[in-house]
Order: sequence, then C-alpha cells, then structure tokens
Amino acid sequence: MNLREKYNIPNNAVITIAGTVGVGKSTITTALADALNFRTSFEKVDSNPYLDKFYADFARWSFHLQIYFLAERFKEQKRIFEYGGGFIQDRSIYEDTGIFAKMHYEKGNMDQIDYENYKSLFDAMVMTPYFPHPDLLIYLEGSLDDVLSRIKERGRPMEQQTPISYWEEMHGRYETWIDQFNACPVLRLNINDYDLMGNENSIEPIIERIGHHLQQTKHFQR
Ligand SMILES: Nc1ncnc2c1ncn2[C@@H]1O[C@H](COP(=O)(O)OP(=O)(O)O)[C@@H](O)[C@H]1O
Ligand SMILES: Nc1ncnc2c1ncn2[C@H]1C[C@H](O)[C@@H](COP(=O)(O)O)O1
Repeated sequence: MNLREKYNIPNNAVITIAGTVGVGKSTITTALADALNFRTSFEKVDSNPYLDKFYADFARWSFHLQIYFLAERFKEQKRIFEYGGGFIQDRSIYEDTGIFAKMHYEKGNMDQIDYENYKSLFDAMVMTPYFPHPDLLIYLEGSLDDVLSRIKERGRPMEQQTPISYWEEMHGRYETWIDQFNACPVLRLNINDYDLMGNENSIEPIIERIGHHLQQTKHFQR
C-alpha cells in the first residue's frame, strides 16, 4: 500500500503550500508530490520577465508583476482543474493579494487606482463560487533567522540585494495573514519539525497529518 492510500488521501486532492519567501515551499512541494504520486504546480521564477526588474525598482514594476503572477496562477489553476486534481501547488494565489500586492500598495509602491484595479480583477477571477479552492493549505512557518539563512543559502541574486527589512516585514505580514485566512482548511507545519534534507523518512509523518486533517475538515467535497 502506498502512502497516499495508507493515509486515505484522495487521489484528486489539491494541496497548496504557503509561506514566506525561502521558507521551503518548493522543496516540500517536490517531496510531497513524489511521495503521493501527485503532479506539481510551481512558480516559474527563472522565466518571469518582471521579477529582476521588480527587485531593482519596486515602484516601477509592482503592478506589472502582480498582473503577471495573477495570470500565471490562474492558468495553473485551470490546468489543475483540467487534470481533475491530484496536485501539490507551490504557493497559493491568496498570498499574491493578501501579502505581496497589499504590502507594496501600503508601502507606496503601487498607487491606489492600480491597486483597486488589481483587486477587482483578483476578486472577479478568484473569490467566486466558480473558483475551486484547494482542499488544504499547508502553511510553513519558521523563524526569521532560519528563513534569512535559507534565502542566503539559495542565493538568488536579486533576493541577496534586497534589504533584510523587506524580508522582516514580509515575515510579520505572513503571521498576521494566516491568523485570519479562511478560504480553505489550513495545516500549520513548523520547519523545525521535519528534516527533508537529512532524513527521507520525515515525509511520512507529514502525510499522516495531511490525511488526518483532510478527514477532519468538512470542506472536502470532491
Ligand atoms: N526542510 C529543509 N531543510 C533544510 N533546508 C531546506 C529545507 N527546505 C528547503 N531548504 C532550503 O532552503 C532554501 C529555500 O527553499 P525553497 O524550497 O526554494 O523555498 P521557497 O520555495 O519557499 O522559496 C533552499 O536552499 C532549500 O534547499
Ligand atoms: N505576488 C508576488 N509579488 C511579488 N513578488 C512575488 C510574488 N510572488 C512571488 N514573488 C517573488 C518572491 C520570490 O523572490 C520569488 C519566488 O517566490 P518563492 O517564495 O521563493 O517561491 O517570487
């Protein structure tokens, strides 16, 4: 019996991984998809035409980047729907608006008209009964110090040049955001409670928790 069957995880489940930059979303996305034999939906960082420009000049490129991410995530959502689920998704669409767009608007990097325009597009696309919400959002939480050392270790150039205050603010915003998030069930996972690099067996307890959580939540209606 495989791990998916062992822990009663439906083969059409859609699980999205949320958390601040560098916390370990992509790594756990791969590990969970491998263990459950699910497909993955990743953010494409290398082919993003705005990301480098955005980090060099937030005010100039914030709106463009948000529209780009919204379109990319919506296309991914459509792909997941067309396959009929069975996906692990690296970052949720909710973080784009709840964390990034909001933060850049409040910091003055996006003007009010652009922000309202973006939000109305987001609401029309996402916050409707027609948009399938994930069955579970796994929120990865870790200390700011651990996250900063992971960002450093990964070494994406544009992130190294970004002031630590940016990551600190994002880290704080994530904590506030997750406390009021209710678009789908949430499982919180502390990054110190598993070790995907050092111990390949550490994925099984996570899958066990996912199985329990999915069974407990009444939202699972596929
Ligand atoms: N469980 C883990 N233990 C140790 N290092 C990790 C773990 N998960 C991720 N990392 C490392 O942290 C860095 C950021 O991870 P990544 O998965 O790319 O984060 P995210 O997708 O959230 O930005 C990478 O260098 C990765 O190898
Ligand atoms: N919506 C977004 N706005 C601004 N920047 C974003 C958004 N979504 C992702 N990003 C950035 C943050 C990182 O530099 C890369 C990839 O994110 P990661 O958390 O490492 O997967 O894109």
